[in-house]
Amino acid sequence: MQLKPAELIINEDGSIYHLNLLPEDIATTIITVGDPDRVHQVSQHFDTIEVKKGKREFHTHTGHLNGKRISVISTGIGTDNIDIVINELDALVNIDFKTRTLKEKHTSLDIIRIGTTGAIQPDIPIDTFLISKYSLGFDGLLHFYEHDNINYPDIEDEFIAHTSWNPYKARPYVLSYSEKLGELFSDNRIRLGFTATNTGFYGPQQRQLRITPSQMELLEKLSTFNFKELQLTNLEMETSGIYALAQLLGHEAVSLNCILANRATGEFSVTPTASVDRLIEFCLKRLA
Ligand SMILES: O=P(O)(O)O[C@H]1O[C@H](CO)[C@@H](O)[C@H]1O
Ligand SMILES: O=c1cc[nH]c(=O)[nH]1
Repeated sequence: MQLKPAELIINEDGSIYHLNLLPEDIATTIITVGDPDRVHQVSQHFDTIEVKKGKREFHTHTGHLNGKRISVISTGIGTDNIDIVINELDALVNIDFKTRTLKEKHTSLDIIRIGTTGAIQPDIPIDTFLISKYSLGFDGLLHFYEHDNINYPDIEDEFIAHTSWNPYKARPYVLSYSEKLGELFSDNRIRLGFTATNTGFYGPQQRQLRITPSQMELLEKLSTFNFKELQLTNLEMETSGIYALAQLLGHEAVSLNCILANRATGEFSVTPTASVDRLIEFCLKRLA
């Protein structure tokens, strides 16, 4: 079946609509970062850079490090952007742009998020790293796709009861990381966590500047949730969407987080750039 021009949108130069990339522009190992400035922060470690392209908040550098081809791409903030980025990356490897048909041979990508986060447990130190073994999505993105049994309804049900979850919000969904990538980055200095992915930075993460979030006690409910010893550890804004689309499309994904804030103690890192740098270096050492 041929994909219609309004379904698979290809720019005049043959690149995919938002990412502005050609199929040959990306590696099968992809690092995603939220901040477009972090793309250079990663690629400055590469030995060579062959592709530098961008459009909107989506900037990509592809290059080689110790013989391994790696792409780093900025997603901007939020799971709505993740829907675009992961679908378009998948299209670049699994759809034939000339015939507009799905390729018979599936290519699986390794997708690694290097992001920042706020811890919600007081014992998680600022400037340390955390790997999201599980994610809890408040964004609802998974519900827009057909899927069977990739999530954990028992954890979701207990979370909904524990927090008296407002039924006007999307049903939270729980997913897990790729075991393969989890093992690659496993390190006894890095905590494995259960990451909540939020639909905003202020009200959705119970931050009050001038307007009051509707359920201020939610932060405390999140930190006291406990499912068979599984506790929520941190808040950010992309991981559940990445895990959802990666699993639906047959890719491997893991989210690496640098703890910049601790919401329980009220602290924020005084060396955020250096701490993210250390996470980038750790990630690249394991990859290449
Ligand atoms: O530092 P990044 O990767 O953008 O990640 C975190 O920081 C942003 C909010 O400041 C959100 O995107 C959140 O997920
Ligand atoms: O508290 C934080 C810090 C980084 N990113 C978030 O989404 N929340």
